[in-house]
Amino acid sequence: MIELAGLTKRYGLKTAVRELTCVIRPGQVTGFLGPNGAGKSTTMRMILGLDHPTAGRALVEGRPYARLTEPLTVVGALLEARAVHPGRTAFHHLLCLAQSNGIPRRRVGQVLDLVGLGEVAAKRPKGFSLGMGQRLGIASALLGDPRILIFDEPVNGLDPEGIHWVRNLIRRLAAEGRTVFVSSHLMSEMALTADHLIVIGQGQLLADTSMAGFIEENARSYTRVSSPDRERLMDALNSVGLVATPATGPGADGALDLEGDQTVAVGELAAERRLVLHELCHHRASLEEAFMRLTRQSVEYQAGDDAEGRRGAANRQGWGG
Ligand SMILES: Nc1ncnc2c1ncn2[C@@H]1O[C@H](COP(=O)(O)OP(=O)(O)OP(=O)(O)O)[C@@H](O)[C@H]1O
Repeated sequence: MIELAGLTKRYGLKTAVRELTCVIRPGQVTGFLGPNGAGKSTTMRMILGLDHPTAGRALVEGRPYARLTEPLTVVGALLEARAVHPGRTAFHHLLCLAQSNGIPRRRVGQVLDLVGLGEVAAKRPKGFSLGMGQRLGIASALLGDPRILIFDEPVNGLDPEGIHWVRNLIRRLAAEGRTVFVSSHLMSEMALTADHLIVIGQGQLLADTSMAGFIEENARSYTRVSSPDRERLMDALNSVGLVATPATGPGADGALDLEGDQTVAVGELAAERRLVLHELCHHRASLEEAFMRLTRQSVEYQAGDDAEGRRGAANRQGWGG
């Protein structure tokens, strides 16, 4: 378990993390989301004792990181720019880490095989691709078989096979009962990986909720239906109190939209009234839509064109703007 209580970090006048209080629980994957500069890396660095909080505290398994005698056996971490000694081979890099944490030598070979780097164990990481470097970082995190794992952008630079592998690994680590805390800007990937979300914006907590709850609260889902006999469909929907509005945006093509999932009600009504339907589908709100909506106010760096596009999309979704 990771506990953050009133965690705050100021760099001069800039408050990077502001009174962050939350618990990251074992047995599930907790995603850590926030726009660029929101304070995710700073928070992770404070959990790992690499930065000192200005106020508040971060505890891992009930203790500050600095009080752990063999930290790699409690917390394993992959941070964005991990330093690797240029003169050491992958094997020796891991062996040095192992020896400083009372981890047996045989574990080094095990984790290299686990991450798929067994064949390049004798090579120096400076020649590694971005993806191989990420795998070596993950091997370091797993070295001490820790109860807590922290991954900052773990799929950065990985190819589709590598992304798939990391996703399965992360899910498996959580299923084993470990605490897994992972940040990523790839919303589609996060949607497939995380059970729970902690979202921050400008250093402050914006949401601490389940993945499903987050999407439900922050994005709209709707049912789209179209028929060659649009007027009769509209009348039929109105007659049973189903509110439909003309669909807008690309691909709308004379279709009607209803709030939420009404596919069963609309399908049964169409069958009963002998109405031909050309389309009937439930559009599930995506994590990306929910995230953009929630964090719109707290984006630190926003490109002009994109912001316009996003406002347009928000208007089309009836979010205002
Ligand atoms: N050493 C530092 N000195 C001054 N300001 C810093 C320092 N480290 C981070 N910051 C600032 O603190 C804020 C939070 O940065 P942080 O890197 O934690 O955000 P992040 O959410 O990880 O961003 P990204 O998604 O871009 O990696 C930013 O405004 C950043 O410029």
